[in-house]
Amino acid sequence: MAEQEKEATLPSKENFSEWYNDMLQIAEIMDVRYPVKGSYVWYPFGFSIRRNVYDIIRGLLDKDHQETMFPLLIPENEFMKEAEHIKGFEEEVYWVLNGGTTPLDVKLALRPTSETAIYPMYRLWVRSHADLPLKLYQIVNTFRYETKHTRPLIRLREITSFKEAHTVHATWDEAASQVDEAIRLYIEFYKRLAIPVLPSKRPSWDKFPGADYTIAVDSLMPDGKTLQVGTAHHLGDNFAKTFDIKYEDVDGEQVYAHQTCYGVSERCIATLLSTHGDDKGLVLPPEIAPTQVVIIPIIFKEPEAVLNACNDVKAELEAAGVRVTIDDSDKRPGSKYYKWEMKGVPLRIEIGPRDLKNEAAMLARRDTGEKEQVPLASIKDEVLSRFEIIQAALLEKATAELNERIFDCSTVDDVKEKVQDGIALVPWCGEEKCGLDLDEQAGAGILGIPTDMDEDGTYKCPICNKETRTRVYVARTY
Ligand SMILES: Nc1ncnc2c1ncn2[C@@H]1O[C@H](COS(=O)(=O)NC(=O)[C@@H](N)CS)[C@@H](O)[C@H]1O
Ligand SMILES: [Zn+2]
Repeated sequence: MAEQEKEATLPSKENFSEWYNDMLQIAEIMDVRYPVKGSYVWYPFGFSIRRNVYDIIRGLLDKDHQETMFPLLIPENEFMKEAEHIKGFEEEVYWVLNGGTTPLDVKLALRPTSETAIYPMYRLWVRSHADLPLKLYQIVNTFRYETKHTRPLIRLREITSFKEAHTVHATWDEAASQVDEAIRLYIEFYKRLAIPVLPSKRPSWDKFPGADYTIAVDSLMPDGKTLQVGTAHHLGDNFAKTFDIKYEDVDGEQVYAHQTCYGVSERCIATLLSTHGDDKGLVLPPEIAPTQVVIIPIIFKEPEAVLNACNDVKAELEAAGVRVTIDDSDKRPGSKYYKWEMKGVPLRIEIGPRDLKNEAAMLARRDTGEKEQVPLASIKDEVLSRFEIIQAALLEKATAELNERIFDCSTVDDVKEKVQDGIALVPWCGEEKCGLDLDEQAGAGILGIPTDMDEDGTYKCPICNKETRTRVYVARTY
């Protein structure tokens, strides 16, 4: 990529929206200049972060799922089969009408999500209870004609990194357990990105079209708005009845299957970069950093000896599986620090003549800026142990920031004030009308009922004053 002529500086992260847009370009994550609204281009550096992040979720899914790939194009007759599902997507689905100059006899939908591509095949594949549970996933691009404000990594018309899992089970309860398993997997996935997420059961008016219920995980973005970064849906036997997915049970009866589906998109990258980044640019957890260590030779005399030492350290770290580079360009050290800090490299090693004399090197952490001299003899262990320290520190910091921005609220005015800064925990009687009134009066909607919180109090719904034992997360959302 063309080196930045002059060192572009980021605005303060206080001005999150501007920081986010500039970060994507300066840190070479996404080029937003592609001439189709809602479609963006991965720079290779951004794409290497995506590869490392998706390797983690593949590793978690591959324990008991299999990866595959279904066609992008869905014939109209299949897409239009599940009424509620269409209702949910009819304003968002893209259609292909022609092949070359020939009008197609059957319109083809670009998958907005793949239930209607996959389930006609599941009907052919699922015959007996011995075929269950069936757990497949794919990581593909999907297309949604979003009419709300599009945003790179956050709200796309072409979702480039849509991981969707689709499972088939013998009973409703087994599918319900799979939904819980999916949420546990997402919480673990985000923990590996050092991102704390809040699991909650979406209110009925906000569940996935065609689902019995939806559980989502939300993260908190620096501007106090939440981002839905994963969802898991219990589909009941709704789609099985529509697509005739049945299995022969042990008694030889034909039984409709029960299903789930659960997905994440490149929003996982959006929350990763936004949560940990700072005014100098990216701060990457070591496990997903394309470059984990950059070695900067400090050369003003004895260049040979310094460069030899740098190459020795690089070789030792590479042998330990560390992704390491030496920046021996002729730039001045300051502009090297700027570049690699912008790219979020977790650790910087500085080696100069004085270090050689002390048989030591300077180690600088990107997340805290802390610098420490360490003996060259133990540099590998010093680096590896700091990876774990950095990972824990990033998660601890993000978790503390989240927890201090969840506010117990009992009145609408309270909610209105607190959602400017984060998430309100609000009593709710369960009536949809109260939920929608709250949204209107407080300018923030019900995210859902926390699934990891034991409630033992009684409260009053702030709208109708009815007694209730339920509290919900309320927040401004992307
Ligand atoms: N326009 C979009 N841009 C980026 N990510 C999106 C967009 N729409 C949805 N997502 C992400 O994709 C996840 C799954 O999408 S979904 O509609 O909730 N669920 C499904 O499509 C189900 N078939 C499970 S894969 C959402 O939780 C959200 O994180
Ligand atoms: Zn109420």
